Amino acid sequence: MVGTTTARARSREAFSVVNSGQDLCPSSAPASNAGSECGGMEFSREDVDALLSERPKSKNKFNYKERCENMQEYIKRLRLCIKWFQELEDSFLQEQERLRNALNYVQQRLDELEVSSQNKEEELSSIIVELRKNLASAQEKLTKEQADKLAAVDSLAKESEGRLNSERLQASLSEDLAKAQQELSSANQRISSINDMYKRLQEYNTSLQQYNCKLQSDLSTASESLKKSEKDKATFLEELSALRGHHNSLKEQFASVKASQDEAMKQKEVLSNEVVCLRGDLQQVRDERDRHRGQVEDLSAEVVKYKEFTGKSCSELDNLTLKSNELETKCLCQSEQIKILQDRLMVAETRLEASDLSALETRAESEERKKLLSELQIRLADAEFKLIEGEKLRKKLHNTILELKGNIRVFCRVRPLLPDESSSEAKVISYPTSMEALGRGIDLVQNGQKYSFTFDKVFMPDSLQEDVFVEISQLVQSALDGYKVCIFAYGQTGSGKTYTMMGRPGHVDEKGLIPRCLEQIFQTKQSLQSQGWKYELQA
Ligand SMILES: Nc1ncnc2c1ncn2[C@@H]1O[C@H](COP(=O)(O)OP(=O)(O)OP(=O)(O)O)[C@@H](O)[C@H]1O
Repeated sequence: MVGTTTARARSREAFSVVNSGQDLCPSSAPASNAGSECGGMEFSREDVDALLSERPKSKNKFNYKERCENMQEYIKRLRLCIKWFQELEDSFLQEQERLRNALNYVQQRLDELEVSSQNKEEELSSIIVELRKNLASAQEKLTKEQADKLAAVDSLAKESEGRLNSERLQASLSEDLAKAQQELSSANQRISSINDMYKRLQEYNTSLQQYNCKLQSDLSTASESLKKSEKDKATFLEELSALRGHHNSLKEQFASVKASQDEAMKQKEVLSNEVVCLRGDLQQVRDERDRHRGQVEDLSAEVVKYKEFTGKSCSELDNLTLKSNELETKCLCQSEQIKILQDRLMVAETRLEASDLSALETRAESEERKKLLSELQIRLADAEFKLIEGEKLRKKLHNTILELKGNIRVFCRVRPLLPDESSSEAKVISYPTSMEALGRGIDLVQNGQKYSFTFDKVFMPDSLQEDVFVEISQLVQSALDGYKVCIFAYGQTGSGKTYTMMGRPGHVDEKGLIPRCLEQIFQTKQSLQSQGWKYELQA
């Protein structure tokens, strides 16, 4: 067994002690051999080899006693060595056992550790994988963060700018805040006023609802007034046609007056021309008379001359006298003619004045007629305007009423029982008499179960074709006013569709809706033609 260097040094020291024949049980024995029979001594290999190769030395070869003692000493030491070795071996065995146990324990621990290390390794590898993933994600994050950082740096720069701006903004905002607070207070005031308004609106709403109820009641009165206005319209139209007739007669009168005026004017012109001619004649006669007077004067002067100068004969004088007399008679004649002409002129002038007066009168009359005509034209235009406005209002009212009644309206007509139908069938149908269903409701009974239906109007079996048409004619009027209207009949076989739409052939009183509608259309077409309306019909 080879010991450690420190053990060897110690055993050498112990052996030297043994060899030096001192105390064989040194105090410095190994702990393992403490309390052993060899007294805690330790032997190294060299010690054992030295012990084995030791040869007992005796000064006297034949001193057996000494040799025997030496041998005993030697054997003692050998025994001690052997014991030490045995103890050592035991201790080594124990140590080995202990070490083996420890080794096993360590091995176990090692296995455990290995398993745990494997587990740990697996864990670690998974952790590493995870970490790698984390690393990758972290790297990604890092790159992102770097990008973010860059962006953050940019944004920081922007932020600093923004901060400056925001500071400025804050200043303006504080101003705005003050303004907003003011506005808030004013808004609060407005809200309170709006609340007041809301209350008022609610009140208004209730009043509107009341008004709506009133309007509905008014609607019925309006429909009555509409009928009345339609009657008025008819009378108005009559009046208008009478006015038109009057207007035409006035026109004719005006034309005849104008013609007579033209004639008078022509007469006046003729008379004035005559007067001018007469005046010219008169002037001529006057000129002639003046000329003749001059001649008479000349002749009388000549007679005087002749009388004075007596150179001429009496016959010549007589001739001259005769001439003078002739001339005088001529002059007289002409003066008479002048008188006559003057009288005629006077008459013509009086006639001219009279014709002037009559012309003035006819002019004044024609002016009056013109005024009357223009007044009538204005009244006619006004009446036509009123008529158009009335027509528009009527259309509006009519169609508003129809809209209020409903754009889609369903009427139900129950025909009377036919001779071959049993009277028990009539008991199936009854008509409710409650306020809201009166004239609109119908109750049917089947297997003791009552089924109630409500329509816009229910026509009972005794209703006439005329009654149905009264409802339909409003829709025809609507179509004539330019609205699109569709009327159709729907019902089971034998329920009375053909009867309602076409009527009974050969019975004028029972003509159906289609002929009645056509009559209404053609009548309206004709009556509105005078108002300038033109209808084109296509089938
Ligand atoms: N209101 C009424 N008053 C009197 N007789 C009526 C009335 N309604 C329908 N009738 C009569 O009932 C019968 C059947 O009516 P109608 O032919 O109009 O029915 P319909 O619904 O047109 O039938 P289908 O779908 O087979 O053509 C006819 O003889 C008709 O004269």
